[in-house]
Amino acid sequence: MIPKHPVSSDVPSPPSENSPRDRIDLLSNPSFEVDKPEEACGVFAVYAPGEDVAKLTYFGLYALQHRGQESAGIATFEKDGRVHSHKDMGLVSQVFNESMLAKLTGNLGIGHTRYSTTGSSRIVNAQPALVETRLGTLALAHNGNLVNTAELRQELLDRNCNLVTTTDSESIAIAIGLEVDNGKDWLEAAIGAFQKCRGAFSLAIGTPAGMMGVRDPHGIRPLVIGELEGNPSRYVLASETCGLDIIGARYLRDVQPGELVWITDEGLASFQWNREPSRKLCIFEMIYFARPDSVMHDESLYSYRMRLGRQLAEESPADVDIIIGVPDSGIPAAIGFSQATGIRYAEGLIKNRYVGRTFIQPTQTMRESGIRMKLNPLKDVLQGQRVLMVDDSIVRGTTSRKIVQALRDAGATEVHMRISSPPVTHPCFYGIDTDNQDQLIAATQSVEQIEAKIGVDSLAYLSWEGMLKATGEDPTQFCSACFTGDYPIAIAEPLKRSKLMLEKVGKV
Ligand SMILES: O=P(O)(O)OC[C@H]1O[C@H](OP(=O)(O)OP(=O)(O)O)[C@H](O)[C@@H]1O
Ligand SMILES: NC(=O)CC[C@H](N)C(=O)O
Repeated sequence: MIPKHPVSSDVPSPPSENSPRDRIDLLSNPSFEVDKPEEACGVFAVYAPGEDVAKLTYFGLYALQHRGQESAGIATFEKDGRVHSHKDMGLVSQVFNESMLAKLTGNLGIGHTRYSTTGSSRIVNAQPALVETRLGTLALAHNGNLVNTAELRQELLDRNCNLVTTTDSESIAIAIGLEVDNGKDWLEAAIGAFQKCRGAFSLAIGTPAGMMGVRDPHGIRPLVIGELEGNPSRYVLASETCGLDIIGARYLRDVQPGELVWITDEGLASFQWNREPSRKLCIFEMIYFARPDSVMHDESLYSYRMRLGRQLAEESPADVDIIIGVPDSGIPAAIGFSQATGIRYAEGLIKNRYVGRTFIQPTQTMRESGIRMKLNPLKDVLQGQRVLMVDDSIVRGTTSRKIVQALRDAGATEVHMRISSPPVTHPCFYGIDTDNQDQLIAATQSVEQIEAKIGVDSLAYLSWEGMLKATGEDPTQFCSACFTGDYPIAIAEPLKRSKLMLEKVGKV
């Protein structure tokens, strides 16, 4: 067996000292002074001989920036199998520039924006993960999270594989490489490796022979296929359709749960690598993570979120003067609420577009008043008004508490809050690094207690039934573990213990 080493990139990246956070690895229980909202990684890939694949990948990642802001990377493949790659800590626009992109030549590009879930936020863990095999280099970009990383890593270590990162994603790449080195071709090797992976994985994989798009049997994280406009058989893979729009690619379809698509010069071939798929798309993708201009189930998430707001208004109206949304993701639901009630929608909070989602607040005072760096209330809109504020979710409750105080300081006479999803009571293990359960305010507090804690005159969440009605899809088609604790993929004991209050909750 050939020992696995990461490919040395021919566009060298110096180690970065300013990682957004220094997270302790796997199964640890760290506490950060970082405002780190929930995100999920972004993957993008393009197979387009004759096109500038690095630029296309760059723009695709640009559209997927909201999914991960810790590091970014691109690997490109030449026809002869040579690979160029560059990855670093930071936003896509910080990691790449024109001259850097010009060096990333080839027919095929694989890109990633990272929000770490397994493995700390350090450059060594940035993706795509690169592995050398008997058949050449493999580049893998992963959105999701394995729940059997510890076992998989141990198995690979027992087989003398050289693990150089602490991510679950590298283990998938190395497991494929191991199968290749044992004599299999790319497809057999990948399918063999996926049998060993449990958890969420939407993958874009580059090889010298072609490109793969893959989803786990539950399809927990999204992955779509597009075609370059006017250039059929030039295929694109992206976490969301907004990644296709930005480069003028046409949406073809989703990669299905348990499916592998293999894209080569011959076109696109589909393989159902798992025979018992059971669709469980993360419902929080639709409620919050994905961009509102992305399309899922044939409509924009903007329209879907407005419908959540209308349903919320039906369930929990309030006697107020104006309705405001918490930028950005609370706004469509606030507009829906306003449409359903006829109460005027107004912009009461202005967001500083240049403050990223992942944001280290440098001093205690700034942390305390941190919300002002991101959201500033409009005094003349709020003064003397009874305000109803709509947001998509409350996770820890810190954002809401600070915003409510800011609205009162700006002259609001009453502040009511409505949330366009049910209470988040359980952490995610499938690609969103939600806090431990005891940090989730709704896991330990009643609605009345939360109301008092965040200081609103009234608080109501969208009911579970209301969410399903607005979603209009079979509830069994979604993973909604963050609301119910019903995890569709069993979680290993140590992982459970790391995040769940098992004794108190007893649901899993
Ligand atoms: O209860 P908390 O733990 O404070 O977090 C919840 C807040 O975080 C998210 O917004 P985010 O800051 O990601 O902004 P966005 O809507 O622009 O994505 C979400 O929309 C809530 O406003
Ligand atoms: N948020 C994600 O999808 C993360 C992918 C992978 N588990 C990592 O930590 O790099």
